[in-house]
Amino acid sequence: MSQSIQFSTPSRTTHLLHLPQSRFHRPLTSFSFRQFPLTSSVKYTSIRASSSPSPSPSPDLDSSSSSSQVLHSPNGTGAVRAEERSVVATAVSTDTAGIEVDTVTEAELKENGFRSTRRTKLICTIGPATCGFDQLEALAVGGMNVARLNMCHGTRDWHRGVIRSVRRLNEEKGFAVAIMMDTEGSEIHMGDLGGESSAKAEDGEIWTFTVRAFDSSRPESTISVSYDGFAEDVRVGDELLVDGGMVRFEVIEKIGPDVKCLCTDPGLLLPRANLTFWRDGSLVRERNAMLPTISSKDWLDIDFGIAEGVDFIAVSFVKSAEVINHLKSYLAARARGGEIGVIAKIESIDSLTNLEEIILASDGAMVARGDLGAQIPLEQVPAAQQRIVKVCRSLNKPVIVASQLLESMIEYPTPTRAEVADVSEAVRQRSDALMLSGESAMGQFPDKALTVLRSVSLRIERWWREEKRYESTPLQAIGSTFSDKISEEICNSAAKMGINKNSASFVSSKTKSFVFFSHFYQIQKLAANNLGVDAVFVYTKNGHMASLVSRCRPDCPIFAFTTTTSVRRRLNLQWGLIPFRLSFSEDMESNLNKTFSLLKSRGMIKSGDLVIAVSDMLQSIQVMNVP
Ligand SMILES: Nc1ncnc2c1ncn2[C@@H]1O[C@H](COP(=O)(O)OP(=O)(O)O)[C@@H](O)[C@H]1O
Ligand SMILES: C=C(OP(=O)(O)O)C(=O)O
Ligand SMILES: [K+]
Ligand SMILES: [Mg+2]
Repeated sequence: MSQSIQFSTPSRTTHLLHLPQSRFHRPLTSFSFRQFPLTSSVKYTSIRASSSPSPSPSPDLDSSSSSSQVLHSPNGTGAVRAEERSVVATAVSTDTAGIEVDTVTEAELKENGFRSTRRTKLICTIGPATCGFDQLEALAVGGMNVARLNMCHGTRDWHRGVIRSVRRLNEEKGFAVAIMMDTEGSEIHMGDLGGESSAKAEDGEIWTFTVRAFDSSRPESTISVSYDGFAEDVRVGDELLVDGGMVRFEVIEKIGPDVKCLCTDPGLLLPRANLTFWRDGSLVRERNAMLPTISSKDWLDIDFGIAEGVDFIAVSFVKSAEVINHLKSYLAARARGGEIGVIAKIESIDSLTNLEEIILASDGAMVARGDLGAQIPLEQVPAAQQRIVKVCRSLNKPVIVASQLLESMIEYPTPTRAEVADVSEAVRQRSDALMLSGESAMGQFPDKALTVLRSVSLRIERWWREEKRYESTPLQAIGSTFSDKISEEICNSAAKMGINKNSASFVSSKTKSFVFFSHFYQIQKLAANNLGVDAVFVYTKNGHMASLVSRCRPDCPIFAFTTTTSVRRRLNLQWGLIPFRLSFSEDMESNLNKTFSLLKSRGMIKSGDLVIAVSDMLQSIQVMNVP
């Protein structure tokens, strides 16, 4: 038996189950509860054989499956242990039952149950250390949800190779690894060191920064600079920060295009590292204010990203919402067959000043602490991080905490305790995703670094649940239309019902009676009963409803069913979402039966599990035990 709350206009109460959301053009005036039997004889047949109506084919369906109804299981969760990897690597693409399965999540759900799935998503920057197919597969098996490509480095051909490998991995092994392209931006940076992987600057050395290009190898103690006006703009006495202060110089002399600098803080110079200069204790911003956020090279990279079908574009050094709106309309006109999410990188003073409007315009944000720490005093970075995470949560946008999370693991196999504490704090703030940069791009221990992110995330998330730490401040309402507001209330309620059983007064679904509510806010009273459900199922076409559930950070995992592979990949960035692709209809009863049958046959759920289902086609909440 299932119990459901449906939202409808009075005249339509008898057709609740088939009423699509698009019909809700009038204000809703009442709520009714309805009980319907779930098909009792669930057949463990292949999903291909299911008779429920399927929606019109999407241009984004995998070619291997577009003619059938296929469910992909997720990799939104944890990962398997190292010794299981070889099994995973060979077992994933078996398609005997007409379904494609990402064995990593499947194994984890079977082994540890719902509550142990990882909620915090993990992003790996791909570089020379991780660009091979096997290396990418090891990262996917290790829990990578999103692969990031930094367009500052590498050629387009190199990036194309990585994108295609990730796509192949998804197709062959059932993963849903999304691809995020990160623009270079037009900030000033060093050249590529003539092929060397790094150069060491020692204390007291004099180095030359120049706009001259080198024909052959790099002259000793010389660095090329990307910006022609460099020598004109700097002044003797300026402080030059490489990579946000990892190495520091003082400008001592200008000779034509060459600028002589004294190394005051020694360190490693990495290819194409960012350069900022400070004068009288503050950042020199005039120059950067003139530079376009998206350079002409970035636009060509964006065209490349559209052609290759990337899932997200992260925009470096965003200053205002205007550039985000511009890019979004550019993408809307050109990106066929699927949206590309635009992520605003918050890494400048301007982006902090205009934070709310930038985040509102974007599809997500990144706390890009590397450059942010070069633009504001380091001790202000943690507060900025907390603020950005909070604003994103409030506006329902996914947020990524990035840079130097496990910096020491570029060279060492174990992180510092301080790094573990930093990762824990980002998880505790309940950010959507954590990102590796150099650790995975060119470090010696990319897999180990990912393992650390994974295990720290799991541990802190468990601690959160065990300590029963619920947020006391309610989320602000964000919906503008009445229908949006209802979706929001439904998701808030569903999430509250997901609060851990052990701390909740559990109401048996057998004894619960059905009542007719005449007032919207009664829903909240039901929710306050804290049913302690095992999972929230959300059926969502464009992902919005899933993000609304994720925003509430419920105790239980969220199984997000969507019809296209591109939406499925994009959902993989968001906290707690385990994204599946599934062809479903507007008949929720049939959807649920199909989903139960499929997940049960894979051993991913079992009879008796308590599930809440919400959907954006039919604004409803259904509470039921898996038959
Ligand atoms: N595609 C790539 N090709 C070569 N090296 C890369 C690539 N991506 C990243 N790296 C290396 O990894 C380092 C860290 O990556 P990231 O933090 O993304 O770049 P940056 O240091 O420019 O901010 C880079 O400095 C660079 O040395
Ligand atoms: C993520 C960042 O950007 P990038 O690595 O592109 O400099 C950062 O500055 O923290
Ligand atoms: K970048
Ligand atoms: Mg940056």
